[in-house]
Amino acid sequence: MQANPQSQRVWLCDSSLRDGSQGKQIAFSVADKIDIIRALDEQGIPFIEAGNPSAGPKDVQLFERMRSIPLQNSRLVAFGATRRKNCRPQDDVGLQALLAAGTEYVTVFGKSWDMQVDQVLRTTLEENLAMISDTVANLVAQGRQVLYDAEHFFDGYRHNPTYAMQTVRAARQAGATCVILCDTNGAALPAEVGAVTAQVVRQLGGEVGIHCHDDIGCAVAASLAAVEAGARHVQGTFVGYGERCGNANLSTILPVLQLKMGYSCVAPQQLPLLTGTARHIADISNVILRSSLPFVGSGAFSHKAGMHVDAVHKNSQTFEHIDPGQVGNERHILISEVGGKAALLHSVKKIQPDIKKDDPVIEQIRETIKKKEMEGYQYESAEASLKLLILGHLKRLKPHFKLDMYRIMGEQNSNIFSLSTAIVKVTVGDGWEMTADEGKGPVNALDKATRKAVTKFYPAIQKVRLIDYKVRVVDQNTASAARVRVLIETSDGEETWTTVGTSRDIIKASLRAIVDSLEYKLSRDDGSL
Ligand SMILES: CC(=O)SCCNC(=O)CCNC(=O)[C@H](O)C(C)(C)COP(=O)(O)OP(=O)(O)OC[C@H]1O[C@@H](n2cnc3c(N)ncnc32)[C@H](O)[C@@H]1OP(=O)(O)O
Ligand SMILES: CC(=O)C(=O)O
Repeated sequence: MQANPQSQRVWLCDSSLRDGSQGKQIAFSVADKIDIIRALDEQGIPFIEAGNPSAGPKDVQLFERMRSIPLQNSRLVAFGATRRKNCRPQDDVGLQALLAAGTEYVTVFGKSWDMQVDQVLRTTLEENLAMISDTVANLVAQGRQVLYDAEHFFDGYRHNPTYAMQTVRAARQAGATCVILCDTNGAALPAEVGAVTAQVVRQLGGEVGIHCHDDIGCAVAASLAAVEAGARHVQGTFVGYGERCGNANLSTILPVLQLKMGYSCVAPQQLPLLTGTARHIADISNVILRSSLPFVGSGAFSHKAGMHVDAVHKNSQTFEHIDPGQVGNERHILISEVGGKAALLHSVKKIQPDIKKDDPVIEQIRETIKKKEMEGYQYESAEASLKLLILGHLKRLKPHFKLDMYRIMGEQNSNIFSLSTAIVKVTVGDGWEMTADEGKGPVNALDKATRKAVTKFYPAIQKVRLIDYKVRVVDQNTASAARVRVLIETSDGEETWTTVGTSRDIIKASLRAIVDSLEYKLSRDDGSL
């Protein structure tokens, strides 16, 4: 693993499956881990710290399974600690488990901070140095490339720089391929990380890396400062999960290094995979990706304020630092009360491409949106409802059905799994259909009964499924009489769309969103949208 001075390669190491899984609410199955390894391999991440074989059978099984799964771009790294105190490496169960993982690369972490040696390991400073060198030497002797994680390096260096340097020298002299300086407590300032890294690069020589945590929100900045100071190996997790406040976010670091600082991390054709990889990893982790996440969040290239939207249409560089396509993301124009005609025009043109900005209907639609937003509607995330509203103003909406009546009955007991029943009457032209269905709660029952009734007239609705349901109180001051906004996400297996409904009655708000979701599907199918 040598840095190529011509292309200035920075080697990324993703630890989503090791340090990431130390994050709150993150738990991966072996299958999840394999799925994430495949995504990172496709993304071109050279090192994947996949697990800690001494932590339990799951990671042992993972490394076993991975022996028969070839990777194109990545190398798996097994992770573990230096040998225990007063123990020979060959007798240390953790080290034996690390070797048994069978990976060419291993990471071992050791203590750099004298206080930790004294109070956590409860041994002498000399024994800690021996633990580091024995461990690294033993692994090197067994043919492993060792990435040495110098735990708490920056805290250690602040308190006792001489000893901190002795620990990393011990690892280097024992044959470590790369010495990684860890800001384990995540509280070192970027300037300090840069200055200390520069000292280490100068005094230690060879490959130096960086591993930062985000406890003061500076993990990305500190990692970049370390690279500027000469580090050429950067550890982090792809969407920032990790112990406490998380690890340095590689989906930010990668494009900054490559697009802003001129380093090479992945092949140019792999960069546009970035957004898809981040979203895929978030999905598998069952965590919602923060929409404001740089580069990959759904809001990273979203424009809401009317003046910004107008300017972006004139020249995208006015409010976008890169073309979103470079990282596989896309621009979103959000329609809201702070939007102007330019923002709206963008949405109306999707339905009527020849419409002009000065067409009076644009102003009428804008007025309706403002009025609806006063009632609690919000169209930013409910594009399907917005399209129906626009279609109505363009006099092109042909309602496919009318919901005449509904009734809900709930079982009056305390069993939380009790069923609700909904009865719904729908008319289409001269025909009508009355249907009942049961569900886990009134909204579920209503959704099922409405879809069942509409399916009688439009069989395509059978494929439609509600996939997400969110309720937000709009005016909290009126307590249980508050107005609520319901957002529902629907899919027909090919497309996913979101609709909105509001009311003081949660059932009515839900029903409005459900009716819009079916109407949207039918309008798409008949070519109106
Ligand atoms: C900064 C980091 O993220 S480092 C990675 C931390 N990750 C984890 O801890 C997750 C995986 N860990 C585990 O599954 C368990 O801790 C195991 C299986 C490894 C060890 O379990 P146990 O034997 O029960 O030990 P336990 O977790 O209670 O205590 C940790 C031990 O590791 C020792 N230790 C801590 N750091 C190091 C180190 N760098 N090198 C060697 N030993 C260390 C501690 O001194 C303590 O030993 P002691 O009990 O003799 O005082
Ligand atoms: C090794 C590691 O994860 C840390 O020091 O933060």
